[in-house]
Amino acid sequence: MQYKGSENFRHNQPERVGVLVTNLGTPDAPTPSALRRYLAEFLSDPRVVELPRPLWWLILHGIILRIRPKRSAAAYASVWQPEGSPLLIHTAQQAEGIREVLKKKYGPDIVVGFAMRYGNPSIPRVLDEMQQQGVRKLVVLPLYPQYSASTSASTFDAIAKNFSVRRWLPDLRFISHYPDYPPYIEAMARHIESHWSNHGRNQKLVLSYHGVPLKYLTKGDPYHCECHKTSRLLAERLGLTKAEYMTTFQSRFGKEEWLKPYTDETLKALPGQNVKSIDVFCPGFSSDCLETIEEIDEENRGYFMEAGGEGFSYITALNATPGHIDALIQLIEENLQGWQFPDNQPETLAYRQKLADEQKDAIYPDRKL
Ligand SMILES: C=CC1=C(C)c2cc3[nH]c(cc4nc(cc5[nH]c(cc1n2)c(C)c5CCC(=O)O)C(CCC(=O)O)=C4C)c(C)c3C=C
Ligand SMILES: [Fe+2]
Ligand SMILES: [Fe+2]
Repeated sequence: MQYKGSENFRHNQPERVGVLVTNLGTPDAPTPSALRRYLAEFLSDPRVVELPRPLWWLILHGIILRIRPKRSAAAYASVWQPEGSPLLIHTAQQAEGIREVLKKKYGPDIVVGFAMRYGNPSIPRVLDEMQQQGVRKLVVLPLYPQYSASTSASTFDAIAKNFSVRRWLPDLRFISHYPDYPPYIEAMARHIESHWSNHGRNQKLVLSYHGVPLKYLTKGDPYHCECHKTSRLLAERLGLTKAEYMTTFQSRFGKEEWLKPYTDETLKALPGQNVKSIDVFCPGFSSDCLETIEEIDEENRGYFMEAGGEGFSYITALNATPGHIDALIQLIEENLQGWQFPDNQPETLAYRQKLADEQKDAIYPDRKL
């Protein structure tokens, strides 16, 4: 087994602290061929679909990848921006916002990057770039506030897979969730309040989260609990009564039962229960993406209005708003605690190299130091 080392390592290279922000990923283009590539990678992940591999391989390659790419490409085309997929645009802006603040505070000794679990920029590519930049201490922040094996653990798998073939591992801190982190709750509350003061407030606030199969909950995944906790804390902070908000789950895939209540069925039923106007917010989505723009603000808006709804207001995700960046910075800085920033003063680097040069011939005549 060949483990990858740092090429051309020198002792006078600066050592850095890295912050890697990740999200799910998105296709490279809104076309069937790009969708086939993206969905094949995403849906082959055993953390996402927990069916026996041979059976799932047949279903995925025999049915899903023949039908879904065309349908999903059309949906993506409806949300695509001149600069690309909304998820990619917002994630890049979030990383830029975080970089700007951290660079001002810590200077060139901190490196901030972003990567996608599926598609590009890929986690292995960005981790390799960070290693080349001398990152020896790394904080990974997957932008999933609620833990789920299908998202948070899958991201950890990708990091671990890259590390499993590396010789020199950095110190690692992995932020696996933050469903009740006060600055996150506060950022959402202020965002919603600002929406209400600009657009008015509807009868009920629907908090819609991406679903997962029900069996993940019964097997011990804390996702369902964490979504309800986020909703409860957010509602408490907004001063809402139980009748004024509800938690639902969207984006079902396949025929098995997923977490309930389903967002689409709920929205079809609400007008009949005398709830004629709603605000919808998606606390689990750090960025607007296909699932919020197309599925909530287009498809589900349609269901609600067709069923007799009179007012529907989609409250955008936190995206790269200053309040969100602020909350994420606090989360990152708490995870930097206790780490000494390396001393990269030119005279220190030169001294380190001088010591190495003096020792090299005495100890390992052939080794490049
Ligand atoms: C097949 C099972 C899926 C599980 C389990 C799942 C969990 C899950 N997903 C997100 C966040 C996002 N999912 C997005 C798109 C998306 N999700 C699935 C399937 C599962 N997700 C598919 C097939 C797709 C692709 C779109 C489609 O063909 O319908 C996105 C949007 C990506 C984008 O490019 O905009 C996000 C974000 C979470 C948080 C989650 C579990 C908690
Ligand atoms: Fe998903
Ligand atoms: Fe969807």
